Amino acid sequence: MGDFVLAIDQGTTSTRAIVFDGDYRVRGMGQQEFRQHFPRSGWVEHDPEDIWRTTVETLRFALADAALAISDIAAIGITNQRETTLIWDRETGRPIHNAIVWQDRRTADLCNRLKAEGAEKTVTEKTGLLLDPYFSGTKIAWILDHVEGARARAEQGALAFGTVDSFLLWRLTGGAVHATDATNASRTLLYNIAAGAWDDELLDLLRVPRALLPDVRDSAADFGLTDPAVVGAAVPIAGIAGDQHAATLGQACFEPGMMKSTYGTGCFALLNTGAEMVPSRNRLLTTIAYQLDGKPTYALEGSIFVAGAAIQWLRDGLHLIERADQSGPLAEQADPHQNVYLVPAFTGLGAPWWDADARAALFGLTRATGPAELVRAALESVCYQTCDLLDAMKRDWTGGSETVLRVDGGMVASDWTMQRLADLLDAPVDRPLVLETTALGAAWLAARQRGIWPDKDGFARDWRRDTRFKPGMKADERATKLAGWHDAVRRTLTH
Ligand SMILES: Nc1ncnc2c1ncn2[C@@H]1O[C@H](COP(=O)(O)OP(=O)(O)O)[C@@H](O)[C@H]1O
Ligand SMILES: O=P(O)(O)OC[C@H](O)CO
Repeated sequence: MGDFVLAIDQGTTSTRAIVFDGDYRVRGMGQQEFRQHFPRSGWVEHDPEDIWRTTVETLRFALADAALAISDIAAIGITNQRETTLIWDRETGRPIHNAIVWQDRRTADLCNRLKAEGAEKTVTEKTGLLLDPYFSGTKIAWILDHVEGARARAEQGALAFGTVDSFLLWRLTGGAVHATDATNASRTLLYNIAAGAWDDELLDLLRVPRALLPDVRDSAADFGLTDPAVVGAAVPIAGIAGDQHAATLGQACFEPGMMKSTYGTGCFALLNTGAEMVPSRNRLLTTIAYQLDGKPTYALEGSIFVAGAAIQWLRDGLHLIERADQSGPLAEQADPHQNVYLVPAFTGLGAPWWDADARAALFGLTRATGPAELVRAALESVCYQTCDLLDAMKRDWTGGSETVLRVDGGMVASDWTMQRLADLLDAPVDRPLVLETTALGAAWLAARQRGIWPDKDGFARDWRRDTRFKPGMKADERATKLAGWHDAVRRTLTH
């Protein structure tokens, strides 16, 4: 075995596998998009076999790209789209329903009913989350209630629940291991993040039988060996974390006060709050950033559903651009005297507003408004939403320290957007050299567990910045722009 580490990054729209060498360099990569299923308005599903097929294929592509064999891989780390829910038959390994994706809103009524019964306080105190369809718990209940015979079979122990990490682990180990890590467990609505255990009161509330649940381990742990019949060799799987948590690790945000924000389809900002579990008074989430050596490190999280998706809308919906990378140069040409705002509530608004019924709106249009102003409004909407998250974080967490935001994800390729982000935040924005931070975080967990890569301090020292975007906007201009944004949001909210 060499000291190469393989990370599987199973995301919402594509699956990636990346081979890293001992210097954290990407030596090979495979990526495949897969089909999104929208059976009804507000429903989003994935075929579990697509998730599995693209995982195995991208793993092979990454090895071929690196000119390596599976036996050269010392450890595997898994990172995944979070909350997406699968239930499968323990005997056959076959899922009993399509995966219900995190974006799916079908359990909104159940969440509203539970809220009306006053359940949200207990749920938030124990899980750090909100009663929103985003999380796994109500999706599990939905499958058990809608697939014939599922509830009885779940109670008999014949079925297994897992987020995507668990499902992949089960398949990669040939059905030998049913486990997850604390970060993924912390997104289910069933896991008590203070006690570090599945919670009977929550299981009763959501009517989920305990026999369904995986074993919860540290993020860096022994998760078993791959089945040679599946991937060609027995390789240790030694790290698992939800993708936003893995990005926090890949960005080496180990100290309280450090934060990262990932700009893909959506945007997810995590602020490390250390051993302290900080409850949010501003509708952020409290979550487990990562768990090492039996000790959870907590984070405050702000989740925004639309970031890069707004750029996709400019491209595919409005045809204002042909490629995402044309957006920054076009925004640069926008008329500075026009105050056009886009509130991108295409699927409602996430943190800190949590308004599922709000829909997107444009404000400030005049006859002079053209593509450049609309594109600028879309890019700026991502920055404004980040400002709202960071503002909520500052009010929730008084741990002090100067704000520096480490950024990653597809959108950070846009220099214009990153500069505007620094200007509107009035804080430096750091873009790292290795942009594959999510995969790097998963690889680090596995490599640390196997003693191949350095522990936290050494890894943090090795983190390299590519560019620092320094704030340069005048205070009164920033205040005026932010006031215009908040006015636009107020006019968009439904409650
Ligand atoms: N140069 C760019 N400027 C603005 N947006 C970009 C640019 N490059 C990519 N994007 C956006 O980034 C997103 C892709 O990021 P990625 O991290 O691959 O997303 P995900 O993992 O959620 O699929 C797309 O929504 C795309 O519109
Ligand atoms: O797969 P991504 O990158 O869109 O991330 C999805 C998040 O984990 C959902 O909570």
